[in-house]
Amino acid sequence: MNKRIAVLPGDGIGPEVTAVAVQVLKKIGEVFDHQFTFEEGLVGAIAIDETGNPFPDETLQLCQSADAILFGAIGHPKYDNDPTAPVRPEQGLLAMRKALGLYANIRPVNTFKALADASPLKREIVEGVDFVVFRELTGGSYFGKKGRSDDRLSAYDTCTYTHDEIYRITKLAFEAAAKRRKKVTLVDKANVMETSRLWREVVQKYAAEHPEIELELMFVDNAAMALIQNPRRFDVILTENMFGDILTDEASVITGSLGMLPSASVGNQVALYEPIHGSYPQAAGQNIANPMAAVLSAATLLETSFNLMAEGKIIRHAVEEALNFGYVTKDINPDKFMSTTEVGQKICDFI
Ligand SMILES: NC(=O)C1=CN([C@@H]2O[C@H](COP(=O)(O)OP(=O)(O)OC[C@H]3O[C@@H](n4cnc5c(N)ncnc54)[C@H](O)[C@@H]3O)[C@@H](O)[C@H]2O)C=CC1
Ligand SMILES: CC(C)CC(=O)C(=O)O
Ligand SMILES: [Mg+2]
Repeated sequence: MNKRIAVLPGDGIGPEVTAVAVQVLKKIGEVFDHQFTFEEGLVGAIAIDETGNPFPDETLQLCQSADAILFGAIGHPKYDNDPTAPVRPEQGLLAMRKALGLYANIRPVNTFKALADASPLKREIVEGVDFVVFRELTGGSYFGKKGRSDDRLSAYDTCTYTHDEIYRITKLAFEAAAKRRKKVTLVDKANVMETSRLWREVVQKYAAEHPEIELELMFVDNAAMALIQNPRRFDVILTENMFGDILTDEASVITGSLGMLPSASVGNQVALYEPIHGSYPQAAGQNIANPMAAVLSAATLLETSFNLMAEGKIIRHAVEEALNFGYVTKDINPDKFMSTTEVGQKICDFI
């Protein structure tokens, strides 16, 4: 198979974890005789440094012409610590999601057997957890009108959703539930927010037409608690952009580390695969970041964009073997750990 993969390493640990994911994809290419070509593009703080634009046109063109996109992470403390900076790395990420129409971010949360004791939660809570979050990715308060008053002493972020934005991700979530345990939990704040009430209307109507899927409605504050108290109760969680962002970082605690959670950002055209974590600037350049979320994102890329199911499965198996043998980074085992590149090499050896 011949495929072109756009690689956007980004900032902080992005380049380190993405390099491991590319190494793994190259290994798969060798073993299965696929011709994967990799072309790098700029996004985030590094793109601002080099071009003044956090999502340059060349990167957009590269993404649009690729068969799939592998993304690392963006973000830099020089912007995090300066709320007045007019151009920010995160604007590049949001612009990329919008321009590529990536309206659904799919974040699976599963526990690996070898990591049942890596979570601060009790083993009996985390064992057997298997749910997936469908996070809306191009609407809500991250994309609504925002600004400041003339005296700059008040600020606003508008949360807007349309029927169609809700409907298209609802359809994806219900289709996924049909292949799983047939339950969708809509997480919202419909007791307070008008946008959430629109979500309930659209999703309840859809559910009425799909009675084979059980629909559960849950307020986000309750969901934040239930995720930690009894995560096995969830199958498919459907939610808006910001709630999905926050709840999935929380959910990563179930698996043992934020460095374990991959994701797929999909829409109508090219799809993008990304770990759910950020650029973890404290670890940048130290070769200590967990590359597994990026590697599992690469596995999802092969399965979802190229229908290479066996290849994806082999990567997942290799990650599991690395975990079983204790070939892990510091976030998983602070007493006995390997570097990012060593873990990457072990995964390739298992492949
Ligand atoms: N998709 C993206 O590109 C995202 C970018 N960001 C940006 O990243 C920067 C840092 O944000 P934070 O809030 O600190 O979030 P973060 O996700 O970068 O890191 C939070 C904590 O999670 C752990 N962690 C994250 N990734 C890890 C990995 N691969 N291996 C081991 N441990 C890992 C570390 O303990 C870290 O302190 C900011 O500039 C933020 O805007 C944040 C989230 C997503
Ligand atoms: C940095 C944000 C714009 C996004 C984020 O936290 C995420 O997508 O997980
Ligand atoms: Mg996030």
